[in-house]
Amino acid sequence: MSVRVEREGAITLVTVERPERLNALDTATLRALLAAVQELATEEAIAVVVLTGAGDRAFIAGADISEMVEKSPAEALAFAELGHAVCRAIEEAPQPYIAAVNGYALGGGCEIALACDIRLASERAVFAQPEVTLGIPPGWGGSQRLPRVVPPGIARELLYTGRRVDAQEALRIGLVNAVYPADQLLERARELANRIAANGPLAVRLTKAAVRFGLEQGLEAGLTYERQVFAYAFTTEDQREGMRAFLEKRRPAFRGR
Ligand SMILES: C/C=C/C(=O)SCCNC(=O)CCNC(=O)[C@H](O)C(C)(C)COP(=O)(O)OP(=O)(O)OC[C@H]1O[C@@H](n2cnc3c(N)ncnc32)[C@H](O)[C@@H]1OP(=O)(O)O
Repeated sequence: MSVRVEREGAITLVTVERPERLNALDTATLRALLAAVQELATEEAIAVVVLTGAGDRAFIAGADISEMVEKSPAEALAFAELGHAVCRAIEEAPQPYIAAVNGYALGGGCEIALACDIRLASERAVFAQPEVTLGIPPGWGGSQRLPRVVPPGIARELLYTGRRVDAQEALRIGLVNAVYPADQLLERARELANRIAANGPLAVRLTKAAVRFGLEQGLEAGLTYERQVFAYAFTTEDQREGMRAFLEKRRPAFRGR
């Protein structure tokens, strides 16, 4: 099995599992990852997804170079489309995704992490977009998402040089939210996931959708969207429960409706 899905109550751990190739993504693994993300998107009980790589060396060491080397342009296009579909499915998933980056996140691995809502790194994490060193530009969204996550000048430097960034530099440039010792990474990712999952699940989903909508469509459209989801929330039981719980000085019992 190249992608493992473990449901842990309201959070789910998805592990890319191809350790003999440092979790590099071939077509079969990409398809398995896409299927997992699409399946989880239909599950209302899942509030947050944590995505990581098997073993202690890599998150995902990129697309599988041994598969790519002999591709025709048409096959390369199909491979880029598949990678884009995975990243878009993560980005458009109703639940927030937390990337727990436990080693190499190179090329396509960095691009998958960039599609996640939040990135946490172990002290061993290494990020890069080394495509240009292989004679290709990024193909799974790195040229678009990296400059939207880190300052554009930094993104350009990293994209044009393929230079590696260690965990501390990743933290400094805003590529990751936090850095933890490797043996604490998953525990910390679960803590963050549980903290998100304790909130109104519909409210978190609406917030994710609003953030993405505004970042993609611009401020005015984003504000319009925000007004609509804000008003929509007042049709839900969670809104009444959250506010009554505050007024009654108790913890809310959200039901996701
Ligand atoms: C659209 C998307 C495009 C892309 O993603 S382009 C690809 C971007 N990624 C890369 O360029 C990274 C390629 N890998 C490396 O540079 C190195 O690996 C590492 C720095 C990550 C680790 O180096 P070390 O510690 O010396 O390990 P090792 O012996 O190179 O790797 C263990 C096994 O894993 C295979 N492997 C690693 N990354 C990939 C990959 N991206 N595609 C295919 N295989 C990969 C190796 O070949 C090897 O296998 P074996 O033991 O049979 O020689």
